Amino acid sequence: MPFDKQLPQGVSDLYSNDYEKKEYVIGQINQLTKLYGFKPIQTPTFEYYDLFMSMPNTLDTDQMIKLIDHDGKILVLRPDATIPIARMVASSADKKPFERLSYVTNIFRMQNGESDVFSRSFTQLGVECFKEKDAYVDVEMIVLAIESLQAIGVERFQIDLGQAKFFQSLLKTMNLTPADERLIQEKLEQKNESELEQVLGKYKIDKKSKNVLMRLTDLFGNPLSVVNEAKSLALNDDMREAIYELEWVVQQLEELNLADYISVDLGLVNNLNYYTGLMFQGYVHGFGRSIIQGGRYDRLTEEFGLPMDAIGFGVYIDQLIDVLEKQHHFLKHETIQVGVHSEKTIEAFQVARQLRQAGMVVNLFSYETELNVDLDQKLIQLRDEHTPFESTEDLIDKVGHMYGKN
Ligand SMILES: N[C@@H](Cc1c[nH]c[nH+]1)C(=O)O
Repeated sequence: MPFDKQLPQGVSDLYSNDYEKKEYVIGQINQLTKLYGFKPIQTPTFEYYDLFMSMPNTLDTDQMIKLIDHDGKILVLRPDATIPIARMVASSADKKPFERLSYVTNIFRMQNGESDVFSRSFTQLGVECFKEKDAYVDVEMIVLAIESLQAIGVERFQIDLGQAKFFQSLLKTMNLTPADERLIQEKLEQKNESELEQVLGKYKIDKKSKNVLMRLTDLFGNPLSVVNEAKSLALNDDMREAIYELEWVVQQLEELNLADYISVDLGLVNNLNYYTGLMFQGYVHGFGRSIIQGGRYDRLTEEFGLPMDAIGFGVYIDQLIDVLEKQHHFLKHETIQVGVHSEKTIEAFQVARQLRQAGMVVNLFSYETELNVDLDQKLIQLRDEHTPFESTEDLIDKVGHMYGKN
C-alpha cells in the first residue's frame, strides 16, 4: 500500500515561494545583527528533558515534544533557544565565550499545552548578549529590535517595555508558594482582572500589595506617565530600583527619537520565567500575537555553574512573515527568460551571466523547443545575427527599460 503522504499536525512543507520570503527576512535581520557584532552559533535540536525541567516555572512539561533515548533517558526537541545557549556559554571550556551570540533555529513548543499541535514548530532568529549588566546594553537591545523591524519595512509596530523585577519584588511581599505565584502570573498575563481578583481573594495578602497587583492589569501606555505612576506604587526598594532602571531606558530611547515606537506595560509578564529585569515584546497594530520577545536574564547561566548577566531577544519569524504578507511587503521578483538558440548558445550564456551580475534572476529556455513559454514574460531572444547588447551598462539599460525600471 502506498504511503498516504500525510504530515503530522502542526508541520508543513515550505515551497520555494515561502522559503524565499523566510530567507529574505532572516537575511535582512542577520545582516544587521552582524553589524552589531553578533556571531552565529548552533545548539543541538534535542537535549535532555532535565535541562529544561531544571528551570522551575519556565516551560511546562506538556509544552514539550519528547523522545526516548537508547538508554531510556528522556529527550526533548528544543522548546526554547535561550536555555541551551546559557548552558553552552556556561560549559564553554575556556570560560570566556563570545559575548554576543546569534541564532536562527527551529523551536518546538506547544504554547498552550499538549493539545496545541498547530503551533508546535516555528522558526526563531535571536540574539543573546552575555556581559556584565550595564544599562546601555538594555537600550542597545531595544534599538536593535526596532532597527530589525525597520530593516524589513514592518509598519505600525510597537515595542512594549516591562520590568520583571517590579512584579517579582511585589510577589515577594506576599509569601506565596511557587504554584500560587504562577497562577497569579497567568491571570496577569491574560490581563484577566476579574479572575485575578478572585484568585487574590483566596490568599491572606495585605491590602496594599493586593491593590498594587490589581493596578498592574492596566498600568500600560505612555512611557513616562506609566513610569511616574509606578513610582508612587512601589512598595520597597527593589520595586523602586526596577522603575528607575526602566525610566532611564525610556529616557534614552526618547532622546534617540524612538519614542514613537515604545510603550510601557508594567503588567507585562512572560511564562518563560527566567527574566530578571527589563522585558520587552514587539507587536504590530492589528495583529494579536507578539513578533518579538526578550529581556534581561541575569541568573540563568548560574543554574549551570557560571554566573553571568545576560540579555537577548527572539524574533518569531513565521509570525513576522504573516505580518509582512498582510502589509503587502513581498515584491515578486521578476524572472527574465533568455532564449537559447542552438547556434547561439554561448551568447545566451554570456547575456545570462551579465544579467545575473547585474542582480537579475535569469532562466534559460530553449528557443527552438520551448517556444510555447509564457510570452507575457518578456523574452530576450538571441535569434538575430548580432548579440543585442554591447556592454553590461547597455544591457541593463535596455533590459531595465523593457521592464519599466528606468
Ligand atoms: N527565548 C525567548 C526569547 C529570548 C531570547 N533571549 C531572551 N529572550 C522566547 O522564546 O521567547
